Amino acid sequence: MTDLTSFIAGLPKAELHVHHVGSASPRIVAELAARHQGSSPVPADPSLLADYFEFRDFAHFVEIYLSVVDLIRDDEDVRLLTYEIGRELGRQNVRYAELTVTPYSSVRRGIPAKAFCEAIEDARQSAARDFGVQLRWCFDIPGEAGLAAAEETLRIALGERPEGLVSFGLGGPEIGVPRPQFKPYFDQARAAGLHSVPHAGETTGPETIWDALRELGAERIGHGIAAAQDERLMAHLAEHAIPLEVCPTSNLRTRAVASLDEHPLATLVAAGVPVSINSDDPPMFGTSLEQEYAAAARLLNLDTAGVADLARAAVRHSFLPADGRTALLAEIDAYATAQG
Ligand SMILES: O=c1[nH]cnc2c1ncn2[C@@H]1O[C@H](CO)[C@@H](O)[C@H]1O
Repeated sequence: MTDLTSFIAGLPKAELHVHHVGSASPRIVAELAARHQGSSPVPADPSLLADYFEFRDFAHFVEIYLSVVDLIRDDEDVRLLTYEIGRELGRQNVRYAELTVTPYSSVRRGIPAKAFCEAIEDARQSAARDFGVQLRWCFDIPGEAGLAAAEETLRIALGERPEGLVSFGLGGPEIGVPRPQFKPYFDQARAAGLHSVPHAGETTGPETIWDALRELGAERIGHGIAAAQDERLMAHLAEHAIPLEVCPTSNLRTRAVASLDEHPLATLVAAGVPVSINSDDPPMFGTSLEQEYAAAARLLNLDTAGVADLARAAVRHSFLPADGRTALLAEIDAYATAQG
């Protein structure tokens, strides 16, 4: 019987909650920082990034996150970043990933929407060809930028409509950023066939998740860990099969939870809430999807069969068409059987 770490490494996986800029590797971040001759607070020495990616609280995390966004100045940076993310996902045997991309933040920094979308699409096709990784996009509104960002994100999503775009989200801080104001934008995105996947219940309580469900038509919830504080909400999520995209180490590193042992993942699973396991911003949190699977296995006391079920859940919660899901589920079954 293979040990859990190597089982997870070889297991075909899907990732549903992982951010574009948040996935920039230390090498790429340092390379981009070096291009800007010290005009950025971001260290150009990869070995200094671990200290730079220490967050006092969520607001500080967003501040650091945006300092990395500032490094992405043109569509070549976007192409490089996205292709290298595909390489890293392929290295971890991630076959399919829905990457959360924030076009507003780059367009506002001078990259034309058309060039931005062409760059991510080029990289998506190259990653499929070179690494066997299927990438899809969630375009999210950076919540701290408010309705102007919502307007622009919707305009880009519907105006450019890159082939890989499958969903529409809302990221950034929740405190001071009530969800209901974004209803008109989510209504239009959903009417255009995009799936609704806002963040909610990461840094605020269950009421933000209720808002995301009732006002934004959420089909999945980014994080959603605050649901564990509301039995009725957990029962609702279980009954209506509304999955949470859980990112354990992210919640620890942004101080959303005090320690991994206090993470509510086990409470959510015990209540029958559908969950997938994700890395969110892996290099910034010093983690990887593989390490998140290992953390979930520890929190849920899973063996290899249980870990294979985590991968199956992510596929089932994904926006892959039925044939794509069937194929990936079959790959997982074949792998789990072979490792028996
Ligand atoms: O864990 C997270 N929660 C919320 N937003 C996040 C997270 N990780 C990355 N972002 C990103 O932070 C930016 C804020 O402008 C957004 O681009 C959002 O996608």
